[in-house]
Amino acid sequence: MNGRLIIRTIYCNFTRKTPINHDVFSYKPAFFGVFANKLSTKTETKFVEKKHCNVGTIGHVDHGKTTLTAAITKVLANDGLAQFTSYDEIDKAPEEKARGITINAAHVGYNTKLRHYAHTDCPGHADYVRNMISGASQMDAAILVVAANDGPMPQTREHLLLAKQVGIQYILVYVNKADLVDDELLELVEIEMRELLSDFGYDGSSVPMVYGSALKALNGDESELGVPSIRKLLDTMDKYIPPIVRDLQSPFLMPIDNAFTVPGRGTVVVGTIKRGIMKKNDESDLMGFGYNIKTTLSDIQIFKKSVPEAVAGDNVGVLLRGMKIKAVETGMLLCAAKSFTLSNHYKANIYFLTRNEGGRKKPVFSKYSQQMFSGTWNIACRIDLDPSMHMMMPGDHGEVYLTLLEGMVMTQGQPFTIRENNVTVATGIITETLESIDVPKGKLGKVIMRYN
Ligand SMILES: Nc1nc2c(ncn2[C@@H]2O[C@H](COP(=O)(O)OP(=O)(O)OP(=O)(O)O)[C@@H](O)[C@H]2O)c(=O)[nH]1
Ligand SMILES: [Mg+2]
Repeated sequence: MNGRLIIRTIYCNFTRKTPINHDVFSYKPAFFGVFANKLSTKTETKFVEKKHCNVGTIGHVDHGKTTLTAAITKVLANDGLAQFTSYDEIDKAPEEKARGITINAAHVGYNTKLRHYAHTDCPGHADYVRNMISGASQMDAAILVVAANDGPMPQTREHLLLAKQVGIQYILVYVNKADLVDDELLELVEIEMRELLSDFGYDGSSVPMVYGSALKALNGDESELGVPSIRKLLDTMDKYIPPIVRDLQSPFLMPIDNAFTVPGRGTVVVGTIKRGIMKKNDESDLMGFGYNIKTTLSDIQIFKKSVPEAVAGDNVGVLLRGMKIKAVETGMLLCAAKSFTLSNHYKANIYFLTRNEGGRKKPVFSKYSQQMFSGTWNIACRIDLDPSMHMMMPGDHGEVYLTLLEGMVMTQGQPFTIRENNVTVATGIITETLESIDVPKGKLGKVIMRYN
């Protein structure tokens, strides 16, 4: 317990130094929901509410995310509001079964009396953080699962940091495995979690916390920690997450999560629309990894049904005219024609995590090359320090130049993380888009910077 308390103190420090995240992809503040109509007349910006909400489970490995997901569907199935999806159907890949862990993010849908939820169950294992990022980038709100017998662990923290980065505004905590501990420990876990949430920029004092045992609930146990804890969680989700208000005015934008070929028809890309409205036959650009491919939206499908248009928040499959499957990569953006430009060169504000925060031990010098993660994509990236700086120590923050292996779409305020050997070592935001820079023979080490 002492170790955890020490780490917590260090994290308090970390928040103060971390640059504020302004996620360009994040949704409008909650109060917009209430005043949407009034504001729309004044600002001529239209916001439309939907009773659909994208949620999911995040948190440290083995803390019970998949068990909770299965339990939610089971409890609601008994009320006729969902189809029961068993634990084995969620973790269905042979490797997941063999290792007893989640590797791929899995999707289930369910209804409460008030809403329809699309739920993404994310992996907790450190090796599959990129699948977690991709899953979390679709969520409006996340259920952070923490096992009461463990308390917050490394991926509890990392997932919170990443949740903030991908723009999740609302977090609820399900303190799982409450069957294994006494009340005193539960209280301690709650205190630790509230402090951790505040450290990462959430309002720790008001985040709802539900205690329970997902396993008991899945087994149909009607005692307080069993089925009633799931009902309480769902009730809390309905009440705590305000109606999700989406930007329907800006040109549409959708990060690609997946792509497949429909024989005889062509390439279909899958994702959640972040903003705007896409209409059948719209001209659009598929952008990223150095490519800007012009295409047309031949067909749009929601839950396998063709629709004339789809709006921000919808999870869609889009048939792209004349597109080869080989040209599509997860993380590319499908956007309204000519709404963005590609660049591989950016100015950014960065913070290097300290050793105690899971970061590096050693300082960073110019030409530092690692994998960069933003939204649903990742790419090799070189970091060059401001010419006035010789090096940056873990714990330092400052302005840097980023050079990506290929051109991507990034905008001012867009957050990113840098990972080294599967560990998040830095976090930052884009401050300026610069003119693309030549990467000779695809080797970042050979880039000649203009500023030195
Ligand atoms: N005692 C107890 N065990 C639980 C509870 N919930 C889950 N478990 C067990 O904890 C183990 C891990 O559960 P999972 O649901 O696979 O955990 P996870 O968070 O999805 O794990 P990853 O997806 O691999 O990160 C399993 O053996 C579960 O049966 C609980 O409430 N009480
Ligand atoms: Mg799991």
